[in-house]
Amino acid sequence: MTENVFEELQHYVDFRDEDGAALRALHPIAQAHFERISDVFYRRILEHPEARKALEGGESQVGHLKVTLQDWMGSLLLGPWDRAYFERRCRIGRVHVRISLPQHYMFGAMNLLRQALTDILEESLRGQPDEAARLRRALGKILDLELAIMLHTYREDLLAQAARVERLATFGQLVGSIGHELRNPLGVIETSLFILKGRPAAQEDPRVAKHLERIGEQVGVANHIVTSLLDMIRARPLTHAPVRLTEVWASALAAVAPPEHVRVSARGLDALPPLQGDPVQLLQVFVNLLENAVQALGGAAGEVRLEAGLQESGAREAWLVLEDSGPGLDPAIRARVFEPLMTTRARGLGLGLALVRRILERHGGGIEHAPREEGLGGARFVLRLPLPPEAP
Ligand code: HEM
Repeated sequence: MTENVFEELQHYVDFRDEDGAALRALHPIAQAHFERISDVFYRRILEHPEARKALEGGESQVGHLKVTLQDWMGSLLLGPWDRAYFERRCRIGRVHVRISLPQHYMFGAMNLLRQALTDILEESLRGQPDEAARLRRALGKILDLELAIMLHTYREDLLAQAARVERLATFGQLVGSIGHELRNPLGVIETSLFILKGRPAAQEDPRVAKHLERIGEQVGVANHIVTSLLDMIRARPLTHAPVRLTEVWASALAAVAPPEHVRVSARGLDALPPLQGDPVQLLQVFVNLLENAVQALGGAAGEVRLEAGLQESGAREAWLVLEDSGPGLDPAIRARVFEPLMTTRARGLGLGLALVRRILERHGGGIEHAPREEGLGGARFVLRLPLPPEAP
């Protein structure tokens, strides 16, 4: 946060030295209640079916967060409310942004803290209305400031996203022209390779044959990269045909050919009715997801599990959950995992999941990363795909 913003926010809530003094006077009164307040705070979150999804780390995470919230209340009332304080608060705000916590939860959460601390001071200063009013005013200001900082970090993130979109647009143009330019030389290499493979040297000398084979493989890899890049920037028209996902999954398994130490299972796909879609692009979805899952296991023995079923209420659609027993997604990229060029691997361009999302969305479906404590414990993706209306 720049100095300007920091000062502007302070000015906006009119936070002064006497407010600091009032907050310090509130600290000894409120401190004994911090533990109870943090219990109520996280109980409320856990009771809320949507908000609780943020607490994916389960009980141990909640235990840790309760302690951090108590520290947070301590520093809220003791200050000093200087630049370092605001920088720390910004960092906390960015933690919430990073885990994609919806901004609107912040209002309710801050209100709970406001109410709890106000109740304590009213109770303790009964009979001293002026003092209670002084502390209440200061508390109101600092909590407004906290909320403003939280919202500021969301705004920062939004601006960063807009800058990324712009970068991607430039990237798209660049990739489009480089991709097309690369197709020609790759085509020439392929033709020459075909001719060389028919020459006597390729039959007589096994080393020549081996190297020609290698060149062929690498041209294939390069072509695949160019195709993925071009797919990313231009939407290939969707074909519409009846598609059975169980067949698509079988083709994906055959294409990826997971090694023996990876146990792959699928449940519920057979029972799904056919949907209308593009079989080739849907195959790409499963190939990319399966490749990612296998790579996440990093050569270790493990499991990849796919489950599917029909949505019980609401829109007529199929859901699919694909999870693996790998280490799970790096928290630092969790929120951006579907963005192009987002990868933690040394190899690969980070287009796989971006393409998956693009294809599913063009089918009217979607995908989200929704890890859970139970299950295999690694990455877990939930996919949705609409189904055609039931025949009358
Ligand atoms: C006024 C509101 C809130 C305050 C003051 C607050 C405070 C904090 C603090 C101090 C941290 C630790 C940051 C760090 O690691 O440095 C944190 C992290 C976290 N908060 Fe909040 N929080 C608030 C609202 C919420 C809400 C509403 C939720 C969930 C619905 C939530 C979920 C989390 C989670 C999951 C983390 C840990 C993220 C991670 O490390 O991966 N917070 N919060």
